[in-house]
Amino acid sequence: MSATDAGCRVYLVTPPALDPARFRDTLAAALDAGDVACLQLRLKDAAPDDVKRAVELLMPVAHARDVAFLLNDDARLAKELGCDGAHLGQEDGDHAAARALLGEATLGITCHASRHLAMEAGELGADYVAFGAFFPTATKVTEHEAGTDLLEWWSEMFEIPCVAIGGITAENCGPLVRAGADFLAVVGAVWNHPEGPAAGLRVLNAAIAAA
Ligand SMILES: Cc1ncc(COP(=O)(O)OP(=O)(O)O)c(N)n1
Ligand SMILES: Cc1ncsc1CCOP(=O)(O)O
Ligand SMILES: [Mg+2]
Repeated sequence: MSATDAGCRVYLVTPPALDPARFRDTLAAALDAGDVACLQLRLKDAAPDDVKRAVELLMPVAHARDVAFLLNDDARLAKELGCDGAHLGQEDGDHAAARALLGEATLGITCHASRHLAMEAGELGADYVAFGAFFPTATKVTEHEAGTDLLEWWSEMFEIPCVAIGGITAENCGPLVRAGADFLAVVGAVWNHPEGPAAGLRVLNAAIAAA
């Protein structure tokens, strides 16, 4: 999951619900359509055995395409299953313990729209900080609204990459890229694109390149 030398890149998050055996081909076709730095498996409320099966089926698809594979919410399971890292929210356990457990693996932390949370995450060794939501989203109920000033401030002050999330599309992403986002994390822009995920990724890549 390399960031700044390649400019802003796509951070793809899985759809909220999926059947891994069926989704495998959908994922492969989407990843083959363009540039993705990282895939986050985000299956809220799935049982650990179901998450495990999804990791076993989907991580090889990502790795075959040089895409890092992160697990949402659970650093211990990420470590146990050999994922490239974990994404943790503010309610997802002890971040310092997760940092120690993950070792060299990637740790990303949700910081909502808070400079304070982002500096805390940076101090404890997060590999990236995530800000959002930048736009209204149908994927998750959100309580925080982030603005481009946060991305400008963070990228001027710190080397640690920042991720923008929340309602991001090809049409609205330009200001985020220009403000310094290292990654744009998306669900709907790819999986719900009217012309399909491959088209969704292609137009998002093109919009980032044009920003
Ligand atoms: C890249 C990225 N940023 C933020 C989130 C949100 O994480 P969290 O606040 O823990 O909420 P849930 O995803 O667990 O609903 C994320 N998953 N990925
Ligand atoms: C997981 C998450 N955290 C903040 S907004 C969001 C959902 C992002 O999905 P979309 O790209 O469809 O708005
Ligand atoms: Mg979480």
